[in-house]
Amino acid sequence: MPYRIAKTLTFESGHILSKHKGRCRFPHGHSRTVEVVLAAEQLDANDMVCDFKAVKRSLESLLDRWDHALCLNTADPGFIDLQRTYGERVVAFAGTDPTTEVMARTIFEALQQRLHEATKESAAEFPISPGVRLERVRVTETATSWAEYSA
Ligand SMILES: Nc1nc2c(c(=O)[nH]1)N=C([C@H](O)[C@H](O)COP(=O)(O)OP(=O)(O)OP(=O)(O)O)CN2
Repeated sequence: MPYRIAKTLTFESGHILSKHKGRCRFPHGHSRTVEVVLAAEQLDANDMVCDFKAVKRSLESLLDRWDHALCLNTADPGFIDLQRTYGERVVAFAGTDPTTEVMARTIFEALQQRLHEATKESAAEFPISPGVRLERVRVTETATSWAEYSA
């Protein structure tokens, strides 16, 4: 596909990697950047793959759910207590550590679903054509590390 666009959003979140042998098994946080890339064979009626605003709006509710939240494996020994204490600010990852790879895949799957729904909204302020494809999602962990999930 010859046309590609990228949109970047940021959020702050904590996580615990329960399987990690080093310090990452303790609670810690990251200022994360999420970059998503969409592609299209041809441009829409506005001469765009789709409006950057459409991408941002499609991602906002998921990232708002993760912002200033603690991402946890449901198998973590502290999961039940932390969820009881912090409620919705604990984000459950069912039986898997919330590594950057898992977060990238989770965002990819949620955004792909959301884009699919958006293509059916004919009166949308920022429409998304059915031919638009989500190519990849990159999530940063630190200034020196990131993970990517692609179609
Ligand atoms: N493949 C992955 N490896 C690691 C992950 C991950 O999600 N996927 N996560 C961590 C930790 O959460 C850690 O906070 C980040 O690790 P790292 O990049 O090694 O962080 P440092 O600040 O220690 O990096 P240096 O460049 O060594 O200073 C671990 N691994």
